[in-house]
Amino acid sequence: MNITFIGGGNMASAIIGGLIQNGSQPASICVVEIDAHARERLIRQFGITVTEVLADGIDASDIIVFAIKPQQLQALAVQARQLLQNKLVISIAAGIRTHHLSQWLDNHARIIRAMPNTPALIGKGMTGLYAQPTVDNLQKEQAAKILGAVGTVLWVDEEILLDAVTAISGSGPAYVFYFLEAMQEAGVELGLTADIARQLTLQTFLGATDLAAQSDEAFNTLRSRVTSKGGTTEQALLSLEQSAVKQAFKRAIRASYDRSLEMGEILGRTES
Ligand SMILES: NC(=O)C1=CN([C@@H]2O[C@H](COP(=O)(O)OP(=O)(O)OC[C@H]3O[C@@H](n4cnc5c(N)ncnc54)[C@H](OP(=O)(O)O)[C@@H]3O)[C@@H](O)[C@H]2O)C=CC1
Ligand SMILES: O=C(O)[C@@H]1CCC=N1
Repeated sequence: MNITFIGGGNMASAIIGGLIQNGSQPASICVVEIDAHARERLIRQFGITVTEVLADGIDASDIIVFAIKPQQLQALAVQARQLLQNKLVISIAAGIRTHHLSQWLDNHARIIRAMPNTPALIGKGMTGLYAQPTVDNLQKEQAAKILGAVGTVLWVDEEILLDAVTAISGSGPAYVFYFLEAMQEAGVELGLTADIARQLTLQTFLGATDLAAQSDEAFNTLRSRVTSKGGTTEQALLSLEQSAVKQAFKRAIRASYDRSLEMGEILGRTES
């Protein structure tokens, strides 16, 4: 199964890295990339085929992954539409609806939207998938196989739910890194070295998330087991409640969701 990525930036690189780590042959992967430095990096990092010529990239595969910014998608689609024939298009662009993309591609009927995340690079990605009703089962299996090779996949049957997936797991790694940063900084402020604070922070996230993943219990039950009456955690949680951190965090996720809706509406409205 040959795959061509249009756009070889952060997310495409994470998926490509994960695919190769999972046994895909570099020769089966092609990237069309307009940026010369990015092309050099992709060749150096992965040994894959890289080109700046769209027609060559599309010719090389039956599965084409659109991995450029949502703002760049319409212009790309207009260039790609004469070249695609019946190939499967997988778009990872946040917000852009399949019916808009299909319109830009002259009513192309084989579009799957995917919302992956960057832990795909180490095979621990989480991808939400949505298929246009006109996509056949074989193509759905192909998409699930590609993204399944770099982590877990789940299908949503209403396209709007991909905006929620984007806000939770698509953007989610950035929230986790933000908390990691905050914990490390707090450790340093309390006198630990940056290295030790990093190790304590990371192992705490790894341990706590593994524990939660292996447990059937609700997250707040697990939290209550850490919280001794009259102890230290209780004070930390009280402080978080007083600062309304949970509400602030939920508002942040809502802001990501709203932006995904907004990009879909604004960018979809333009004429092709
Ligand atoms: N980063 C993430 O965690 C996630 C991103 N996504 C989605 O993935 C898509 C890509 O995001 P990301 O990887 O972060 O973006 P990047 O900007 O890192 O990568 C996009 C790359 O495509 C290049 N490019 C632009 N236009 C073309 C073109 N016509 N042909 C070939 N290459 C082109 C860009 O060059 P230049 O910079 O010169 O424009 C850039 O190198 C977005 O739509 C985003 O919504 C989805 C899930 C998670
Ligand atoms: O920030 C973004 O728009 C993309 C989509 C999800 C993660 N990165």
